[in-house]
Amino acid sequence: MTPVYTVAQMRAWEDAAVATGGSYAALMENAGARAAADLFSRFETAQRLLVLCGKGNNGGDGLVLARHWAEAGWPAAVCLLLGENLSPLSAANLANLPPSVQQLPPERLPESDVVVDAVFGTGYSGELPAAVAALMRQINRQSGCNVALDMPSGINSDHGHIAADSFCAQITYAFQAFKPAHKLPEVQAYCGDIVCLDIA
Ligand SMILES: NC(=O)C1=CN([C@@H]2O[C@H](COP(=O)(O)OP(=O)(O)OC[C@H]3O[C@@H](n4cnc5c(N)ncnc54)[C@H](O)[C@@H]3O)[C@@H](O)[C@H]2O)[C@@H](O)CC1
Ligand SMILES: [K+]
Repeated sequence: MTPVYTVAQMRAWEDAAVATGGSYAALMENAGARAAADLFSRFETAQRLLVLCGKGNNGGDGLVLARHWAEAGWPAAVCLLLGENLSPLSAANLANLPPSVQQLPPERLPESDVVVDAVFGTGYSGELPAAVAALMRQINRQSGCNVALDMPSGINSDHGHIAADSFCAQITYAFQAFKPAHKLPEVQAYCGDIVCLDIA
């Protein structure tokens, strides 16, 4: 059975995976690559991807996903919603993006078939910054396929507080384990299908 891990338990699992020969970079690679692979299996033709990234490692997962999308020859764009001061692992994945991936400012986002929310994951708590909330409000009204990595941005992974204008997904990829919030019916309404991906 898929386990349910709090944020602290998830960090302990990651640390143990690294202590036994893994690396944080490999965990991030697996998260983004396996989310991309699941998405590829859902579509028969190329889809236009937009990845919204924050500054933390959730954004790094999104950058890995964008790289795999572009390497498959499908169009991909990324937007660094909270600036370019990224976590070291995310910065490495930004530097690794192929030139075909467009990097766009939030005020110039293209029409897309699939929008991936990689703004906040397990490191999030509180309320959404006003600019993020405004963008989520706009995206939640659009008709494309909305995908959240680990947790829809705006939702606290441990206790499930739902901030105003939280991202509303059709698919949420939970990494390695469900988080307590995934089990709450009011949060499930924001997650859509919750698919747990092994990232070891
Ligand atoms: N740690 C690891 O090795 C791995 C982490 N993974 C991914 O990393 C995520 C966790 O990454 P992080 O711990 O970097 O956290 P996040 O990427 O969820 O976000 C952390 C950032 O958001 C900021 N923040 C939090 N609440 C905020 C608020 N209300 N308003 C504005 N800023 C806010 C924090 O100050 C921090 O800069 C997971 O959900 C998962 O997607 C995966 O890549 C697998 C490996
Ligand atoms: K997210």
